[in-house]
Amino acid sequence: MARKNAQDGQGPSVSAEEALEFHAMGRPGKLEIVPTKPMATQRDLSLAYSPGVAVPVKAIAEDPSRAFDYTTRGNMVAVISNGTAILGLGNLGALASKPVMEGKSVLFKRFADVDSIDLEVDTEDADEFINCVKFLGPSFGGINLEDIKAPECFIIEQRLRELMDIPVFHDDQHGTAIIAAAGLINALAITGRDMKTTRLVCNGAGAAGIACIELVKSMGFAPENVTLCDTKGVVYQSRTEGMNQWKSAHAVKTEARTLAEAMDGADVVFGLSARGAFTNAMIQSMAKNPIIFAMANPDPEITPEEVAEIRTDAIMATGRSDYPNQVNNVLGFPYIFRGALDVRATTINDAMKVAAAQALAELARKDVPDDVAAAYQGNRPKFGPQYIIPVPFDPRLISAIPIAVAKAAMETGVARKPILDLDRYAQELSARRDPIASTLQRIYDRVRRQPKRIVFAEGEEEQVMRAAVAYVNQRLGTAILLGRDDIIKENARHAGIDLDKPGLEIINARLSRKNAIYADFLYERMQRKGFLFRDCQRLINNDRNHFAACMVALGDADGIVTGVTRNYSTALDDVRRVIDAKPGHRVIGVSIVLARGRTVLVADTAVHDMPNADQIADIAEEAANFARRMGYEPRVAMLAYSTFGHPQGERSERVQEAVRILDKRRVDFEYDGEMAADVALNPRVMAQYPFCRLTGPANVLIMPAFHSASISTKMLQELGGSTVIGPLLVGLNKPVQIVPLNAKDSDIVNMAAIAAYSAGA
Ligand SMILES: NC(=O)C1=CN([C@@H]2O[C@H](COP(=O)(O)OP(=O)(O)OC[C@H]3O[C@@H](n4cnc5c(N)ncnc54)[C@H](OP(=O)(O)O)[C@@H]3O)[C@@H](O)[C@H]2O)C=CC1
Ligand SMILES: CC(=O)C(=O)O
Ligand SMILES: [Mg+2]
Repeated sequence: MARKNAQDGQGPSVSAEEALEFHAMGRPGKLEIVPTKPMATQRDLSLAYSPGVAVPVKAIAEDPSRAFDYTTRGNMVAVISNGTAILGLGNLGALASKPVMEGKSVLFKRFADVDSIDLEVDTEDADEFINCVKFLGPSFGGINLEDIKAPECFIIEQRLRELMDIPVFHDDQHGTAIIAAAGLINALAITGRDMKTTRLVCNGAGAAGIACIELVKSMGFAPENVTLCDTKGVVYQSRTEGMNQWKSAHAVKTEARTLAEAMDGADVVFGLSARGAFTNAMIQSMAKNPIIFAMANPDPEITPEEVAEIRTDAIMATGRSDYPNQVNNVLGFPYIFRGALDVRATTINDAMKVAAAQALAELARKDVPDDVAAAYQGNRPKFGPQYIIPVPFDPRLISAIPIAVAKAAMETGVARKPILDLDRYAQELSARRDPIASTLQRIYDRVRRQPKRIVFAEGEEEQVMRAAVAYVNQRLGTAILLGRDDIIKENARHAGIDLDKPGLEIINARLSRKNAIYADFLYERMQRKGFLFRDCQRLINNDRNHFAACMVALGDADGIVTGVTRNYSTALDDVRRVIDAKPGHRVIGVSIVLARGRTVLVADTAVHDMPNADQIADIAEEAANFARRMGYEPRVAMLAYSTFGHPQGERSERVQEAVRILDKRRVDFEYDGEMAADVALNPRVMAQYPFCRLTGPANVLIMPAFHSASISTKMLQELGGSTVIGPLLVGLNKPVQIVPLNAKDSDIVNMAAIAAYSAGA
């Protein structure tokens, strides 16, 4: 859906304040370097460093290709800029470009598991820049040049391609051209146009503009049908002002002198220039069913809303993620380098670029399967004007694009290490996907379609206010901050948080008109549990968890997030006075653990201290259901310290009994046990038990007791570098999430989104 463009150049889903806070939180910036080998003992040191390191040194000196076996080179790309054309913001210098370059590095990792480091080179002189980069070749498997302005970028890339034996790829040129070409192929098909007769205008004759028109001409556009414009207007033959050899190569014979004149009657317009460059009149003057790619970042040449006001027949794309049809090079560079690195390509040639464009265009035409639909905000997209290109979160990209690129590299003889088994390669590629990010993305997208009212019970806390603001800014629904009005406002002012926005409410429990109703409700539930009316009234007036839980129980809000100031079990006790388990369900805690690119759910991490066999079986059922709701097909391992009866012990017997109970219940998911954690998670160890009923490594781990659940997840988080989300409360009749004490704002907003998600349709 089209969204309103924000005044300040930020997208509507994030404020300037949030963007700064995001970059500053924790360790400043977006990257860190993590060793891949242990460095714990004298032996490790001897192997990793002197004397052991001398052995790979000599091996590489003898045969340079061994560097791919013994160093990071084969999976490492440098993102290099001098900051002369940062997005569409212009020449702001090398240092200012660093957030963008770090961002590109992170996207390499996130989308294609390519390790990447940003390098900002502080010179505008092309020779100096080339001289600096050319010596860096041995460190990297590829060089991604970024945000270097034209025309220097053409000289720089050309020279470095000649000088280096690894792929050198200026993303703003070729990445953009590839994605724009993919979108264009599909837009032409939808509007029934033939490339040979289609008239295209490209506004912006820089890195991106020139590369785009070169690619569309190589695909079949007639040169006389392609008009290039820049700040001086049309690039026509014999023009002298503001020209260079790259523009001259595309100068056309025409009477048109201005962009407005060029766009009159045009079929397609590419905007690779700057914010607001297209006027309503220009768009109005285009041909029927115009194709408008306004790709300037962060703000397009014209917004989809503006176009929608004047034309209903346009196919519209922008470079932004908050509109349909995001034509952005993020769809290309991670996957193109993935494919190139995997065959150790010496270069990224035209065949590889065209293969990537075609693979992208084809992907958008394919039916979207169930497990992918979630990446599309739950609206299963259908090939058409609102969907000409996949979204960056489409999980099929990681297998579809690198394969196409790798194949093209092999066919054109630039692959130093051809891939023999492409099916296996496809599986390896899918395994590189970071599953948790997709899970959270799916949750956020679903909530965005069905926004919910969430009570942030500890509304006076700074990180809770920030989370509430983020919740609203991300269009997840209404955020209610519980607390004293004056204190919330004072704390917000002090912390520089702007709470004045639609969708953010403050409720002071003590002054609420609902107090009497909530106190009656609580008294009704607690009168036979030793509570006087006065006690209930006090809890409603003074305790925000009780008040918040009543709001949700009585339909005044959809979910709660709490826990920042109170320990978990106390917060849970507060809430349980008001909210019961779902009929027929057991309340449990499930933690989502992301470790080394795989996701496992661990239960019960919050509620049952020492469950009996029946309770363990219930926990397994709840956790398996939860796994399905999160989009995983559960393979449940019932964990113990023993495996299938050895060694014997009372604690393992309870787990064995739980397995027998599940057998009797004839549950519809895979489970087995009792087994130790390594059997559950490591296929080689599991293979020693050929009768084990799990068809693969477990993705749901049922712990024999709370202490083992809690200890293992916390150890994974602290020592194993795993990301742990939760424990999430599962099985309550209303959505409640309790965050750990002192949780960060990002954790709180994730939990709020999960509460909203559980609130369902
Ligand atoms: N969606 C995406 O994936 C991508 C989008 N882009 C966007 O494309 C734009 C250009 O980037 P890039 O090519 O790297 O930058 P360059 O600096 O290399 O080129 C900029 C070009 O735009 C022209 N230009 C600037 N402002 C205007 C204007 N108001 N009207 C007409 N022409 C104008 C300049 O004209 P002149 O030559 O006269 O100075 C120049 O030709 C940026 O906004 C960037 O964000 C870039 C890469 C990827
Ligand atoms: C997306 C991108 O690379 C740019 O706007 O420069
Ligand atoms: Mg760029």
